[in-house]
Amino acid sequence: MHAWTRSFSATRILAVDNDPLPKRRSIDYKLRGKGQQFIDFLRVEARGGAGGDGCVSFHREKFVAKGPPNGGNGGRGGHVVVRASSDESMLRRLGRVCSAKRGEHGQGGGRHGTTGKDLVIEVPIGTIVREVEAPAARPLTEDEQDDLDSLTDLEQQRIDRDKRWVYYPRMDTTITEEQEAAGRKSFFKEAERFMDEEDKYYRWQVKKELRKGPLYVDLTEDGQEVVVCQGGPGGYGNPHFLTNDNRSPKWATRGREGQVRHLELELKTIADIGLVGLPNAGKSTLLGVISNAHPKQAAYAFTTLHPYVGTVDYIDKYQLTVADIPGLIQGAHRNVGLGHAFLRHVERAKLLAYVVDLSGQAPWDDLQVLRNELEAYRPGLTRRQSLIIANKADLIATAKPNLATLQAKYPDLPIIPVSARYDKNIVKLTSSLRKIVDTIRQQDQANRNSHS
Ligand SMILES: Nc1nc2c(ncn2[C@@H]2O[C@H](COP(=O)(O)OP(=O)(O)OP(=O)(O)O)[C@@H](O)[C@H]2O)c(=O)[nH]1
Repeated sequence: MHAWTRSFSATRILAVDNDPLPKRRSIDYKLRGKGQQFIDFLRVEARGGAGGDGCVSFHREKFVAKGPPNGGNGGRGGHVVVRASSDESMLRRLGRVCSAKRGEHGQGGGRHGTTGKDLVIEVPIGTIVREVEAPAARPLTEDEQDDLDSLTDLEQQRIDRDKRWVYYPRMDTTITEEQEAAGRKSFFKEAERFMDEEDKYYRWQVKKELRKGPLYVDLTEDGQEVVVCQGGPGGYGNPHFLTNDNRSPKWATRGREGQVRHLELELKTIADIGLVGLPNAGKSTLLGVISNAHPKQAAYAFTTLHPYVGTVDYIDKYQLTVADIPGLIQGAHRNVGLGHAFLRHVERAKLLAYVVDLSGQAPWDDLQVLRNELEAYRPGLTRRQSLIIANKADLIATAKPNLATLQAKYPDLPIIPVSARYDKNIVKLTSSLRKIVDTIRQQDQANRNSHS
Protein backbone atom coordinates (compact mmCIF):
# COMPACT_ATOMS: atom_id res chain seq x y z
CA MET A 1 0.00 0.00 0.00
CA HIS A 2 2.73 2.37 1.01
CA ALA A 3 4.83 1.64 -2.08
CA TRP A 4 1.81 2.22 -4.26
CA THR A 5 1.08 5.61 -2.79
CA ARG A 6 4.68 6.72 -3.19
CA SER A 7 4.77 5.81 -6.87
CA PHE A 8 1.34 7.39 -7.23
CA SER A 9 2.57 10.75 -6.04
CA ALA A 10 5.74 10.51 -8.07
CA THR A 11 3.89 9.89 -11.34
CA ARG A 12 1.50 12.69 -10.51
CA ILE A 13 4.29 15.21 -10.40
CA LEU A 14 5.65 14.26 -13.75
CA ALA A 15 2.22 14.11 -15.31
CA VAL A 16 0.63 17.14 -13.71
CA ASP A 17 3.37 19.66 -13.09
CA ASN A 18 6.93 20.07 -14.02
CA ASP A 19 7.60 21.71 -10.69
CA PRO A 20 10.64 20.40 -8.88
CA LEU A 21 10.07 17.83 -6.19
CA PRO A 22 10.16 19.28 -2.71
CA LYS A 23 13.19 18.10 -0.82
CA ARG A 24 11.91 17.15 2.60
CA ARG A 25 14.35 18.44 5.06
CA SER A 26 14.81 21.01 7.80
CA ILE A 27 12.70 22.41 10.50
CA ASP A 28 13.60 25.77 11.84
CA TYR A 29 11.33 25.96 14.76
CA LYS A 30 11.61 22.99 17.03
CA LEU A 31 11.20 23.18 20.73
CA ARG A 32 14.39 22.52 22.56
CA GLY A 33 13.85 19.84 25.15
CA LYS A 34 10.65 18.04 25.82
CA GLY A 35 7.96 19.43 28.02
CA GLN A 36 9.17 22.99 27.56
CA GLN A 37 6.33 25.44 27.80
CA PHE A 38 5.64 27.44 24.67
CA ILE A 39 5.85 31.15 25.45
CA ASP A 40 4.61 33.70 22.95
CA PHE A 41 3.76 36.59 25.23
CA LEU A 42 5.80 38.21 27.97
CA ARG A 43 5.67 41.29 30.10
CA VAL A 44 8.91 42.59 31.44
CA GLU A 45 10.41 45.62 33.07
CA ALA A 46 13.65 46.48 31.26
CA ARG A 47 16.29 48.64 32.90
CA GLY A 48 19.38 50.12 31.34
CA GLY A 49 22.47 49.83 33.56
CA ALA A 50 23.30 52.78 35.78
CA GLY A 51 26.36 54.85 34.92
CA GLY A 52 29.44 54.56 37.16
CA ASP A 53 30.39 57.51 39.37
CA GLY A 54 33.14 59.97 38.55
CA CYS A 55 36.18 59.91 40.81
CA VAL A 56 37.89 62.59 42.89
CA SER A 57 41.61 62.04 42.85
CA PHE A 58 44.80 64.05 42.51
CA HIS A 59 48.14 63.34 41.00
CA ARG A 60 50.78 62.59 43.62
CA GLU A 61 54.45 61.75 43.20
CA LYS A 62 57.77 62.50 44.75
CA PHE A 63 58.25 66.27 44.98
CA VAL A 64 54.71 66.86 43.67
CA ALA A 65 52.69 67.17 46.85
CA LYS A 66 49.68 68.76 45.21
CA GLY A 67 49.36 67.48 41.68
CA PRO A 68 46.48 68.19 39.31
CA PRO A 69 43.14 66.39 39.57
CA ASN A 70 43.13 63.04 37.81
CA GLY A 71 39.88 61.26 38.76
CA GLY A 72 38.47 59.19 35.91
CA ASN A 73 34.89 59.37 34.60
CA GLY A 74 32.39 56.66 35.40
CA GLY A 75 31.60 54.20 32.61
CA ARG A 76 28.24 54.25 30.83
CA GLY A 77 25.69 51.65 31.93
CA GLY A 78 24.87 48.86 29.47
CA HIS A 79 21.91 49.15 27.09
CA VAL A 80 19.06 46.67 26.91
CA VAL A 81 18.78 45.41 23.35
CA VAL A 82 16.12 43.16 21.84
CA ARG A 83 17.38 41.24 18.81
CA ALA A 84 15.53 38.93 16.41
CA SER A 85 17.27 35.66 15.75
CA SER A 86 16.37 32.78 13.47
CA ASP A 87 17.80 30.40 16.09
CA GLU A 88 14.96 31.16 18.47
CA SER A 89 11.58 29.47 18.14
CA MET A 90 9.80 31.04 21.05
CA LEU A 91 10.25 33.64 23.72
CA ARG A 92 12.45 32.59 26.60
CA ARG A 93 11.29 32.93 30.11
CA LEU A 94 12.70 36.14 31.54
CA GLY A 95 12.62 37.49 35.06
CA ARG A 96 10.11 40.19 35.89
CA VAL A 97 12.91 42.73 35.72
CA CYS A 98 15.76 42.54 33.19
CA SER A 99 18.68 44.84 33.79
CA ALA A 100 21.86 45.52 31.91
CA LYS A 101 25.10 45.77 33.88
CA ARG A 102 26.10 49.05 35.48
CA GLY A 103 29.16 50.98 34.36
CA GLU A 104 32.25 50.85 36.56
CA HIS A 105 33.25 53.83 38.67
CA GLY A 106 36.12 56.03 37.56
CA GLN A 107 39.46 55.60 39.34
CA GLY A 108 42.50 57.65 40.17
CA GLY A 109 45.26 58.12 37.64
CA GLY A 110 42.73 59.20 35.00
CA ARG A 111 41.32 55.70 34.61
CA HIS A 112 37.77 55.83 33.32
CA GLY A 113 35.32 53.15 34.38
CA THR A 114 34.51 50.50 31.77
CA THR A 115 31.15 50.50 30.04
CA GLY A 116 28.55 48.14 31.49
CA LYS A 117 27.76 45.03 29.45
CA ASP A 118 24.67 45.30 27.26
CA LEU A 119 21.84 42.91 27.96
CA VAL A 120 20.80 41.32 24.66
CA ILE A 121 17.44 39.59 24.67
CA GLU A 122 17.20 37.23 21.70
CA VAL A 123 13.70 36.68 20.42
CA PRO A 124 12.23 34.81 17.44
CA ILE A 125 11.62 36.63 14.17
CA GLY A 126 8.10 38.07 14.24
CA THR A 127 8.26 39.42 17.78
CA ILE A 128 6.58 42.73 18.44
CA VAL A 129 8.12 44.89 21.17
CA ARG A 130 5.57 47.25 22.62
CA GLU A 131 5.98 49.74 25.43
CA VAL A 132 3.18 49.91 27.95
CA GLU A 133 2.51 52.38 30.76
CA ALA A 134 4.14 55.20 28.78
CA PRO A 135 2.50 58.50 27.89
CA ALA A 136 0.98 58.49 24.41
CA ALA A 137 2.72 60.46 21.68
CA ARG A 138 1.54 64.03 21.63
CA PRO A 139 2.53 67.19 19.80
CA LEU A 140 4.51 69.51 22.05
CA THR A 141 2.89 72.68 23.36
CA GLU A 142 4.22 75.98 22.02
CA ASP A 143 6.27 76.61 25.15
CA GLU A 144 7.80 73.16 25.05
CA GLN A 145 8.62 73.55 21.38
CA ASP A 146 10.30 76.94 22.01
CA ASP A 147 12.25 75.40 24.82
CA LEU A 148 13.32 72.53 22.61
CA ASP A 149 14.33 74.84 19.75
CA SER A 150 16.39 77.04 22.02
CA LEU A 151 18.27 74.00 23.20
CA THR A 152 18.84 72.17 19.96
CA ASP A 153 22.56 72.83 19.99
CA LEU A 154 22.82 71.49 23.53
CA GLU A 155 24.17 68.20 22.38
CA GLN A 156 27.04 69.90 20.53
CA GLN A 157 27.68 72.22 23.47
CA ARG A 158 28.00 69.21 25.71
CA ILE A 159 30.50 67.52 23.42
CA ASP A 160 32.54 70.75 23.21
CA ARG A 161 32.47 71.14 26.96
CA ASP A 162 33.71 67.59 27.48
CA LYS A 163 36.62 68.21 25.13
CA ARG A 164 37.48 71.45 26.87
CA TRP A 165 37.44 69.98 30.33
CA VAL A 166 39.40 66.85 29.99
CA TYR A 167 42.94 68.03 30.45
CA TYR A 168 45.46 67.72 33.23
CA PRO A 169 47.47 70.92 33.68
CA ARG A 170 50.16 71.06 36.27
CA MET A 171 49.30 72.80 39.47
CA ASP A 172 50.24 76.49 39.65
CA THR A 173 52.01 76.78 43.02
CA THR A 174 52.10 80.59 42.95
CA ILE A 175 48.41 80.85 43.93
CA THR A 176 47.99 82.57 47.31
CA GLU A 177 45.68 81.41 50.07
CA GLU A 178 43.21 84.27 49.46
CA GLN A 179 43.10 83.44 45.78
CA GLU A 180 42.37 79.84 46.63
CA ALA A 181 39.56 80.76 49.06
CA ALA A 182 37.97 83.00 46.44
CA GLY A 183 38.42 80.25 43.93
CA ARG A 184 36.61 77.74 46.10
CA LYS A 185 33.57 79.99 46.19
CA SER A 186 33.52 80.44 42.45
CA PHE A 187 34.06 76.71 42.05
CA PHE A 188 30.80 75.90 43.75
CA LYS A 189 29.06 78.31 41.43
CA GLU A 190 30.73 76.60 38.52
CA ALA A 191 29.65 73.19 39.79
CA GLU A 192 26.08 74.37 40.17
CA ARG A 193 26.10 75.72 36.65
CA PHE A 194 27.42 72.38 35.46
CA MET A 195 24.65 70.43 37.17
CA ASP A 196 22.06 72.86 35.79
CA GLU A 197 23.35 72.28 32.31
CA GLU A 198 23.16 68.53 32.82
CA ASP A 199 19.60 68.70 34.11
CA LYS A 200 18.57 70.85 31.20
CA TYR A 201 20.07 68.30 28.87
CA TYR A 202 18.07 65.46 30.39
CA ARG A 203 14.83 67.45 30.40
CA TRP A 204 15.47 68.15 26.74
CA GLN A 205 15.90 64.46 26.01
CA VAL A 206 12.66 63.59 27.79
CA LYS A 207 10.81 66.17 25.70
CA LYS A 208 12.27 64.73 22.53
CA GLU A 209 10.97 61.31 23.59
CA LEU A 210 7.49 62.75 24.21
CA ARG A 211 7.07 63.46 20.53
CA LYS A 212 7.93 59.88 19.63
CA GLY A 213 5.44 58.27 22.01
CA PRO A 214 5.67 54.71 23.33
CA LEU A 215 8.10 52.35 21.68
CA TYR A 216 6.62 49.95 19.12
CA VAL A 217 8.88 47.82 16.96
CA ASP A 218 8.13 44.80 14.85
CA LEU A 219 11.23 42.63 14.48
CA THR A 220 10.69 40.93 11.16
CA GLU A 221 14.21 40.15 9.99
CA ASP A 222 17.01 38.01 11.28
CA GLY A 223 19.51 40.16 13.18
CA GLN A 224 17.22 43.19 13.39
CA GLU A 225 17.60 44.82 16.78
CA VAL A 226 16.32 47.70 18.83
CA VAL A 227 17.80 49.43 21.87
CA VAL A 228 14.87 49.46 24.25
CA CYS A 229 16.62 51.08 27.23
CA GLN A 230 19.65 53.29 27.14
CA GLY A 231 22.25 52.80 29.83
CA GLY A 232 22.77 55.78 32.14
CA PRO A 233 25.79 57.95 31.35
CA GLY A 234 28.72 57.82 33.74
CA GLY A 235 29.54 60.64 36.13
CA TYR A 236 32.37 63.10 35.54
CA GLY A 237 35.67 62.85 37.35
CA ASN A 238 37.14 65.87 39.08
CA PRO A 239 39.32 67.13 36.17
CA HIS A 240 36.04 68.24 34.60
CA PHE A 241 35.66 70.85 37.33
CA LEU A 242 39.07 72.35 37.00
CA THR A 243 38.75 76.09 36.47
CA ASN A 244 41.21 78.93 36.49
CA ASP A 245 40.01 79.85 39.95
CA ASN A 246 39.93 76.42 41.45
CA ARG A 247 42.91 74.25 40.73
CA SER A 248 42.00 71.40 43.09
CA PRO A 249 38.32 70.56 42.64
CA LYS A 250 37.07 68.03 45.21
CA TRP A 251 33.97 67.37 43.22
CA ALA A 252 32.82 64.66 40.85
CA THR A 253 29.33 63.69 39.69
CA ARG A 254 27.44 60.46 40.14
CA GLY A 255 26.41 58.31 37.21
CA ARG A 256 22.79 58.53 36.10
CA GLU A 257 20.24 55.76 36.37
CA GLY A 258 19.53 53.82 33.17
CA GLN A 259 16.26 54.15 31.26
CA VAL A 260 13.36 52.06 32.55
CA ARG A 261 10.62 50.76 30.29
CA HIS A 262 7.71 48.41 30.77
CA LEU A 263 7.53 46.21 27.73
CA GLU A 264 5.33 43.57 26.20
CA LEU A 265 6.93 41.07 23.88
CA GLU A 266 4.46 39.31 21.64
CA LEU A 267 5.43 36.65 19.14
CA LYS A 268 3.33 36.63 15.99
CA THR A 269 4.93 33.99 13.84
CA ILE A 270 5.67 35.04 10.29
CA ALA A 271 4.89 32.06 8.11
CA ASP A 272 3.79 32.06 4.49
CA ILE A 273 0.99 29.61 5.13
CA GLY A 274 -1.16 29.13 8.21
CA LEU A 275 -2.82 25.74 8.67
CA VAL A 276 -6.17 26.13 10.37
CA GLY A 277 -8.31 23.15 11.23
CA LEU A 278 -10.44 21.45 13.84
CA PRO A 279 -8.73 18.96 16.16
CA ASN A 280 -7.91 15.65 14.48
CA ALA A 281 -8.20 17.05 10.96
CA GLY A 282 -4.65 15.90 10.30
CA LYS A 283 -2.75 19.22 10.35
CA SER A 284 0.26 17.86 12.20
CA THR A 285 0.45 14.80 9.95
CA LEU A 286 0.33 17.09 6.94
CA LEU A 287 3.03 19.41 8.29
CA GLY A 288 5.22 16.42 9.00
CA VAL A 289 4.75 15.16 5.44
CA ILE A 290 5.41 18.41 3.62
CA SER A 291 8.09 19.93 5.78
CA ASN A 292 9.72 17.40 8.08
CA ALA A 293 8.70 19.36 11.11
CA HIS A 294 7.72 16.68 13.59
CA PRO A 295 4.74 17.74 15.62
CA LYS A 296 3.16 14.97 17.64
CA GLN A 297 0.36 13.17 15.82
CA ALA A 298 -2.25 10.98 17.42
CA ALA A 299 -5.87 9.98 17.07
CA TYR A 300 -7.15 12.21 19.83
CA ALA A 301 -8.06 15.86 19.90
CA PHE A 302 -5.57 18.50 21.08
CA THR A 303 -2.48 16.44 20.43
CA THR A 304 -0.78 19.64 19.37
CA LEU A 305 -0.56 22.09 22.23
CA HIS A 306 1.49 24.84 20.71
CA PRO A 307 2.23 26.14 17.24
CA TYR A 308 4.87 24.53 15.05
CA VAL A 309 6.47 26.11 12.05
CA GLY A 310 8.07 23.98 9.40
CA THR A 311 10.00 24.93 6.30
CA VAL A 312 9.24 23.31 2.97
CA ASP A 313 12.46 23.25 0.96
CA TYR A 314 12.22 22.79 -2.78
CA ILE A 315 15.10 21.42 -4.81
CA ASP A 316 15.80 24.80 -6.43
CA LYS A 317 16.30 26.30 -2.93
CA TYR A 318 12.85 27.89 -2.92
CA GLN A 319 11.40 27.89 0.60
CA LEU A 320 8.00 28.19 2.18
CA THR A 321 7.21 28.34 5.85
CA VAL A 322 4.09 26.69 7.17
CA ALA A 323 2.63 27.22 10.64
CA ASP A 324 0.48 24.54 12.27
CA ILE A 325 -1.55 25.95 15.10
CA PRO A 326 -3.37 23.82 17.65
CA GLY A 327 -6.90 22.79 16.71
CA LEU A 328 -9.59 25.41 16.87
CA ILE A 329 -13.02 24.41 18.07
CA GLN A 330 -16.41 25.99 18.08
CA GLY A 331 -16.52 28.64 20.80
CA ALA A 332 -12.74 29.16 20.88
CA HIS A 333 -13.40 32.90 20.94
CA ARG A 334 -15.13 32.30 24.29
CA ASN A 335 -11.92 30.62 25.42
CA VAL A 336 -13.24 27.10 24.92
CA GLY A 337 -10.52 24.50 24.24
CA LEU A 338 -7.20 26.22 23.78
CA GLY A 339 -8.99 29.48 23.05
CA HIS A 340 -7.82 32.05 20.57
CA ALA A 341 -4.38 32.61 22.00
CA PHE A 342 -2.64 30.82 19.16
CA LEU A 343 -4.49 32.52 16.35
CA ARG A 344 -1.97 35.33 16.53
CA HIS A 345 0.36 32.92 14.76
CA VAL A 346 -1.75 32.76 11.62
CA GLU A 347 -2.63 36.43 11.65
CA ARG A 348 0.33 37.30 9.47
CA ALA A 349 0.20 34.30 7.15
CA LYS A 350 -0.01 35.24 3.49
CA LEU A 351 -2.22 32.26 2.76
CA LEU A 352 -4.72 30.51 5.01
CA ALA A 353 -5.08 26.79 4.42
CA TYR A 354 -8.21 25.32 5.97
CA VAL A 355 -7.56 21.67 6.73
CA VAL A 356 -10.80 19.68 6.89
CA ASP A 357 -11.44 16.01 7.48
CA LEU A 358 -13.10 14.93 4.23
CA SER A 359 -14.22 11.65 5.73
CA GLY A 360 -16.19 13.44 8.45
CA GLN A 361 -19.97 13.82 8.47
CA ALA A 362 -20.15 17.37 7.17
CA PRO A 363 -16.77 18.93 6.32
CA TRP A 364 -18.54 22.08 5.09
CA ASP A 365 -19.89 22.65 8.61
CA ASP A 366 -16.35 22.26 9.98
CA LEU A 367 -15.18 24.84 7.50
CA GLN A 368 -17.93 27.22 8.56
CA VAL A 369 -16.92 26.80 12.22
CA LEU A 370 -13.32 27.64 11.33
CA ARG A 371 -14.31 30.71 9.35
CA ASN A 372 -16.63 31.92 12.12
CA GLU A 373 -13.88 31.56 14.71
CA LEU A 374 -11.38 33.44 12.55
CA GLU A 375 -13.89 36.25 12.04
CA ALA A 376 -14.64 36.36 15.78
CA TYR A 377 -10.93 36.69 16.46
CA ARG A 378 -10.22 39.36 13.86
CA PRO A 379 -12.98 40.61 11.58
CA GLY A 380 -11.92 40.45 7.96
CA LEU A 381 -9.40 37.64 8.47
CA THR A 382 -11.37 35.28 6.25
CA ARG A 383 -10.98 37.68 3.34
CA ARG A 384 -7.30 36.68 3.31
CA GLN A 385 -6.39 34.47 0.34
CA SER A 386 -7.28 30.91 1.27
CA LEU A 387 -7.63 27.38 0.04
CA ILE A 388 -9.11 24.16 1.39
CA ILE A 389 -6.97 21.12 2.00
CA ALA A 390 -9.41 18.23 2.08
CA ASN A 391 -7.52 15.63 4.08
CA LYS A 392 -8.20 11.94 4.61
CA ALA A 393 -9.25 11.53 0.96
CA ASP A 394 -8.08 7.91 1.21
CA LEU A 395 -11.29 7.00 3.06
CA ILE A 396 -13.02 6.91 -0.29
CA ALA A 397 -16.52 5.77 0.77
CA THR A 398 -17.31 9.06 2.51
CA ALA A 399 -14.66 11.30 1.02
CA LYS A 400 -15.82 11.12 -2.58
CA PRO A 401 -19.42 12.36 -2.12
CA ASN A 402 -18.25 14.90 0.49
CA LEU A 403 -15.72 16.38 -1.92
CA ALA A 404 -18.41 17.12 -4.50
CA THR A 405 -20.70 18.74 -1.92
CA LEU A 406 -17.85 20.78 -0.44
CA GLN A 407 -16.90 22.06 -3.87
CA ALA A 408 -20.53 22.99 -4.57
CA LYS A 409 -20.83 24.87 -1.26
CA TYR A 410 -17.54 26.76 -1.64
CA PRO A 411 -17.12 27.32 -5.37
CA ASP A 412 -14.73 30.24 -4.86
CA LEU A 413 -12.16 28.41 -2.78
CA PRO A 414 -9.69 26.05 -4.44
CA ILE A 415 -9.92 22.58 -2.92
CA ILE A 416 -7.06 20.09 -2.96
CA PRO A 417 -7.93 16.57 -1.79
CA VAL A 418 -4.97 14.85 -0.15
CA SER A 419 -4.15 12.01 2.14
CA ALA A 420 -1.48 13.10 4.55
CA ARG A 421 -1.18 9.69 6.13
CA TYR A 422 -0.62 7.89 2.82
CA ASP A 423 1.30 10.68 1.12
CA LYS A 424 -1.30 11.01 -1.62
CA ASN A 425 -1.48 14.10 -3.85
CA ILE A 426 1.05 15.84 -1.63
CA VAL A 427 3.24 16.96 -4.49
CA LYS A 428 0.27 18.55 -6.20
CA LEU A 429 -0.44 20.33 -2.92
CA THR A 430 3.10 21.62 -2.43
CA SER A 431 3.35 22.85 -6.00
CA SER A 432 -0.03 24.61 -5.72
CA LEU A 433 1.02 26.23 -2.45
CA ARG A 434 4.21 27.40 -4.08
CA LYS A 435 2.36 28.90 -7.04
CA ILE A 436 -0.10 30.81 -4.84
CA VAL A 437 2.51 32.07 -2.37
CA ASP A 438 4.78 33.08 -5.22
CA THR A 439 2.02 35.18 -6.76
CA ILE A 440 1.29 36.83 -3.41
CA ARG A 441 4.98 37.55 -2.83
CA GLN A 442 5.24 39.16 -6.27
CA GLN A 443 2.13 41.26 -5.61
CA ASP A 444 3.55 42.37 -2.24
CA GLN A 445 6.82 43.31 -3.90
CA ALA A 446 4.99 45.28 -6.61
CA ASN A 447 2.98 47.11 -3.92
CA ARG A 448 6.12 47.93 -1.98
CA ASN A 449 7.81 49.23 -5.13
CA SER A 450 4.84 51.42 -6.02
CA HIS A 451 4.81 52.90 -2.51
CA SER A 452 8.51 53.69 -2.42
N1 LIG B 1 -7.04 7.89 7.20
C1 LIG B 1 -6.33 8.98 7.39
N2 LIG B 1 -6.00 9.36 8.65
C2 LIG B 1 -5.27 10.47 8.82
C3 LIG B 1 -4.84 11.25 7.73
N3 LIG B 1 -4.14 12.32 8.20
C4 LIG B 1 -4.13 12.19 9.55
N4 LIG B 1 -4.80 11.08 9.92
C5 LIG B 1 -4.98 10.61 11.30
O1 LIG B 1 -5.79 11.52 12.01
C6 LIG B 1 -5.38 11.57 13.38
C7 LIG B 1 -5.16 12.99 13.80
O2 LIG B 1 -4.06 13.52 13.10
P1 LIG B 1 -3.22 14.78 13.61
O3 LIG B 1 -2.23 15.11 12.56
O4 LIG B 1 -2.73 14.57 15.00
O5 LIG B 1 -4.37 15.88 13.64
P2 LIG B 1 -4.31 17.40 14.12
O6 LIG B 1 -5.24 18.17 13.25
O7 LIG B 1 -2.90 17.86 14.15
O8 LIG B 1 -4.92 17.27 15.56
P3 LIG B 1 -4.72 18.25 16.83
O9 LIG B 1 -3.31 18.07 17.26
O10 LIG B 1 -5.69 17.75 17.81
O11 LIG B 1 -5.01 19.63 16.36
C8 LIG B 1 -4.14 10.70 13.48
O12 LIG B 1 -4.50 9.45 14.00
C9 LIG B 1 -3.68 10.55 12.05
O13 LIG B 1 -3.00 9.35 11.82
C10 LIG B 1 -5.20 10.82 6.41
O14 LIG B 1 -4.87 11.44 5.40
N5 LIG B 1 -5.94 9.68 6.31
